[in-house]
Amino acid sequence: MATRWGICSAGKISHDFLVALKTLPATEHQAVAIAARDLARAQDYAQKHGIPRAYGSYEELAQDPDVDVVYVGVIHPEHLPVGRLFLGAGKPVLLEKPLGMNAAEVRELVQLAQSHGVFLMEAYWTRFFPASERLYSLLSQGALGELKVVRAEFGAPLSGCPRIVQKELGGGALLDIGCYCVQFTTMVFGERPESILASGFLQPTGVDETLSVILNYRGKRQAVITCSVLTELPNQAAISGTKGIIQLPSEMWSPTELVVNGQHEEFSLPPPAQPLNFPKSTGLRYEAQHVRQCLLKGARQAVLCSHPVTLLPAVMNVVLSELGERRHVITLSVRRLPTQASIRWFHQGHIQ
Ligand SMILES: NC(=O)C1=CN([C@@H]2O[C@H](COP(=O)(O)OP(=O)(O)OC[C@H]3O[C@@H](n4cnc5c(N)ncnc54)[C@H](OP(=O)(O)O)[C@@H]3O)[C@@H](O)[C@H]2O)C=CC1
Ligand SMILES: O=C(O)[C@H](O)[C@H](O)[C@H](O)CO
Repeated sequence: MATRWGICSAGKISHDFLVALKTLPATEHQAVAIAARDLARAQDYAQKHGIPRAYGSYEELAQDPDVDVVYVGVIHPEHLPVGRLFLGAGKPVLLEKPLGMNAAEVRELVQLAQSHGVFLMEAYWTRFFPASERLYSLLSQGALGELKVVRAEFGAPLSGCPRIVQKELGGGALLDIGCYCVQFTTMVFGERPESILASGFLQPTGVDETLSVILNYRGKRQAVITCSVLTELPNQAAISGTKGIIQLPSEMWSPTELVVNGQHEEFSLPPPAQPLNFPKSTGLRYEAQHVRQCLLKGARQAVLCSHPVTLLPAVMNVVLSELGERRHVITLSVRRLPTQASIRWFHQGHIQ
């Protein structure tokens, strides 16, 4: 039986998600309803994507008994209220990144999902690309020996986009794109850093524009992250270990190639049937497949799957709050970071 998707919002990423769903067998994935704040826009998307039902409010979607799972593609500050709405209605949710604006919001959503026994997953799509699967499989086999240094960067000229620069719309480099770098690092080291150094610059609107973060881990291991919404960066990532190096030579948040100790490996994406808003968005299919697998297994604990639980938002909170106040290099206390146990949980990834 097909997984019946409800789509919340008629925004840019919702369009791309719908295009990605169409690269999967219709016997497995169907978009059956879409809601937007404005009915006409929901109807327009329904018509473009062949979706049978359109709603002019998210509440109506939450009450649709024929929706198995809701994909939420609203702007960051709406993740908490919209997540509350669907989880409260008992709907499984795939919620766009970042799960919340801060650690408290993330905790609330996780607790709500757990108390209702409902599936919740952050749409950290990177984790489900075949290249990522290969990468984590190599790491877990010890292909690089002891992992020592991680580098990751994501920069793009996005300062013309209101939701990226306006504070009330959830703007800022770290929340929108730096989160991919923090996620990547967390995946590789899988434990709490011992210290964090951050330095960066703010936009006149008060959100972070360009910043670099150094995360120091026990055993003299280090991650270096750079993100910018001002300018393009090489957008690469690399993991160096005692026995070698794996590079993600481009677009590290949607990896389709790896260089494993000098050997190139390519992973192709299916072509889109309609134009996309963002490059490589047919890669959203992999997270959709993963959600279906979780739901078929009745894996309510999949709330933990690819879920930062507390580490990611805690790291980001610390960096953002310090940058906001001082705008210069600081050494941060890790007292506010989560426990080792919760990080291990996250690192195990996938279905628990
Ligand atoms: N995985 C990925 O590759 C990507 C993920 N994203 C994530 O998706 C989310 C949405 O990004 P994107 O699609 O680019 O954003 P858009 O600017 O296209 O907005 C998305 C939707 O947010 C809804 N919304 C709710 N409240 C407001 C409000 N007050 N002002 C404006 N919009 C509002 C609107 O829904 P409605 O249609 O109902 O009016 C709008 O269509 C972000 O959280 C982002 O992190 C974004 C791009 C790529
Ligand atoms: O998740 C992402 O990839 C980002 O949200 C977008 O790609 C970026 O904000 C472009 O507008």
